[in-house]
Amino acid sequence: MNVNREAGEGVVPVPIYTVEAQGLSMQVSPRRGDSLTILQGVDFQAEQGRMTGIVGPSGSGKSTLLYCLAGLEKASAGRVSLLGQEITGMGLSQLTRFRRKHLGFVFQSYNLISSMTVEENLALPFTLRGQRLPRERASQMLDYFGLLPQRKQSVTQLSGGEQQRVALARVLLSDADIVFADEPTGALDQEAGAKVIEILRSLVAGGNKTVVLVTHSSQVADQCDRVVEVVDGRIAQHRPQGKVLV
Ligand SMILES: Nc1ncnc2c1ncn2[C@@H]1O[C@H](COP(=O)(O)OP(=O)(O)OP(=O)(O)O)[C@@H](O)[C@H]1O
Repeated sequence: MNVNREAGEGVVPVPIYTVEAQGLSMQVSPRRGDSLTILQGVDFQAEQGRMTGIVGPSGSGKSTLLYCLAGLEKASAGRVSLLGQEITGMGLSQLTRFRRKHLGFVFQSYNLISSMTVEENLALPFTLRGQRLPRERASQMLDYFGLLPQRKQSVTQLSGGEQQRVALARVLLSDADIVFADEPTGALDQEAGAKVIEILRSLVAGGNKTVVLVTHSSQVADQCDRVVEVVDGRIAQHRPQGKVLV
């Protein structure tokens, strides 16, 4: 959130939209001659310093929307801009570089490399950028997440909640500007899920980061600053604070 100081008008907050999409559509052909429309003309915005939730019935297109916004899937039509840069026109290598530099992902499947240790998984975003893992910050992060004793263990030896915390620690450590999360609490018990949301909330509280997440959980939606509902591939409604309709 920026502030605009105009004479006589006091301080007017100006939202910075770090995620913007216009007219996103997605058609796939599951079988030859068949066409399935997953998204239809979706306009979407997410603001810096805010956590935006995407909710809706199963199969409504939430994950597809998230993947298109994150540049992991290419929409059939429409435009996506992240941090003011249009990613829809980027070539694959430019998009990959952009993703590595600016984006973080937290998926239900944890997105960890199972053949690697906890520490090696943390180092991955740095290795991909040609950098070294900042060891002291990594240790502090692992300590914060209660994972220091497991740092040399393979991630396959950890519980679901611990793996999700490794994925979160990696995103926080990599200092991503925008974090996309698909059902980040889906596989966790209530306590572990609450901790994950607390961490994502603390991330946006600094004001510079943006979180966009997909969730089925009304408790998680209530923790979002804004909630967007997707029904049958279209935006059905936007709700600030998960409560009031606009
Ligand atoms: N590549 C694909 N080919 C065929 N069908 C697909 C493809 N991707 C998604 N779908 C279908 O599109 C619909 C929307 O999928 P999506 O995963 O975006 O929904 P969702 O709202 O996230 O669902 P859920 O809440 O159950 O995870 C589903 O019916 C899914 O089976």
